[in-house]
Amino acid sequence: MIFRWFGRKKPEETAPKDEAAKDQSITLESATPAPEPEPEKTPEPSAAQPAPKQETEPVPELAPAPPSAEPQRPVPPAPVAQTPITPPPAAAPVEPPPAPAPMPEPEPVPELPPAPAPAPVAAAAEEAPPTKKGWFAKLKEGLSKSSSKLTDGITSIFTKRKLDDEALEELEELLITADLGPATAAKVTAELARTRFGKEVSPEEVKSTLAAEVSKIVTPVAKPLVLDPALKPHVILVVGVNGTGKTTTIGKLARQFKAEGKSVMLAAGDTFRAAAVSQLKIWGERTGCPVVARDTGADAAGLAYDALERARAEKVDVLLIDTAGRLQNKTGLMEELRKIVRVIKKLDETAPHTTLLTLDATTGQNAHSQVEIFRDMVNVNGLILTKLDGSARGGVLVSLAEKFKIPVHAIGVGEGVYDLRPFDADAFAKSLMGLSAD
Ligand SMILES: Nc1nc2c(ncn2[C@@H]2O[C@H](COP(=O)(O)OP(=O)(O)OP(=O)(O)O)[C@@H](O)[C@H]2O)c(=O)[nH]1
Repeated sequence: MIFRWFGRKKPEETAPKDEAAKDQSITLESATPAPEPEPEKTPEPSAAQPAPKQETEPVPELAPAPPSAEPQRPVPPAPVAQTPITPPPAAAPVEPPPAPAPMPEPEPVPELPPAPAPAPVAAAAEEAPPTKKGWFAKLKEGLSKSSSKLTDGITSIFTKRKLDDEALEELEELLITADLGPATAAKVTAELARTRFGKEVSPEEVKSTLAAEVSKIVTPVAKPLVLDPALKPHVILVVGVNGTGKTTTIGKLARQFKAEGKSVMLAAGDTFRAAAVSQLKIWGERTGCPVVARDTGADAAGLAYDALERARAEKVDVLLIDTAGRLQNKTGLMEELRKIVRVIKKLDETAPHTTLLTLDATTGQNAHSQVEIFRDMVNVNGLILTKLDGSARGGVLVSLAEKFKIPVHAIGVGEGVYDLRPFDADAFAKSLMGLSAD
């Protein structure tokens, strides 16, 4: 109930966005180009130039109060100086207070809506950090739509049946429809055939064998996002189709980095939509991170440059740059993203140090074309699969791992600030097959 309240969707934004994400591979080439904002004159900024109109949100003291009479949770102790993304520290399973709902989009007003009465807690403590056991339960529950499709199919194929060619064929088909992709499905069934062909196998045996195979495939990509402490800042460029969860993921990452004792700055590089800027500002408030933003229609590359310049001056540990993801105008998007990369390289030729692509797991195989598109535009070197909760197509992660071999740093299992977890290959494989943790 609390998570639902916390993650309340913005009716005017979320539905179209989700649809946009789902349709993207279709609309990519055919849709009429969206009107592009006239970029500001900032493409070639130099360190000597004063930054153009730049609005920086100072660290807010407090989160907006949730509209609830429930008591606020005190700030959980933050583990300091851990570099990889780690789950938050365990806490007593107390009912957490609800977090503030995302504000309705006041397009085109770029300002934050007035916050309700301030709450006596720090923003990052809005939700209870889940325990390790809680994480697995959440992942398993989140993947239940994906896993029930698979486990129901496996049960109907393998109840009192020998592993013959027909059964293998049915299994392969089932795995393909569960988004594991033909190559992965063939590989996994071949392995099962190698060890069990001609024998009577139970659905449980099939599930454990498949879980072990899936785990083998995804283990090489299960890599935590490691920050280089020598970089001030480590620049993370977050790219992806609209609605895939870029801004939300930035908010979640910001919370994690802050909890690790890092200083974090956010840059609202999706200057195309006022709603995107205000959404990032809300995350900045909630996580206590300054947000570098400009008015709608401003030049995104210029903004990224300013943000990096400021992050360097302030010796910030991590700079997370949000970007636009409107694929209706692929050429415009490509130019904008490349320009951002080009311009920030003027300050640090090794930046961006991480280019993260967010993929909405509910889009299934469309995620493949998104990887191809963004990999061609910018050098994507990390993936985050979002919305694995409630997706019936979580198997796509397996085929992505097999095909692209790009590290999957984390997965999104909800809209809450703690709902990003490091990608654990074994836990994922077991959850996908509906098996328990041990
Ligand atoms: N259930 C679920 N919802 C998520 C997750 N990540 C993001 N969302 C929701 O997905 C919707 C879109 O997320 P955004 O972060 O706005 O996506 P975006 O890519 O920044 O979209 P634009 O701002 O349009 O570019 C929001 O309603 C989020 O709350 C997740 O892991 N699980």
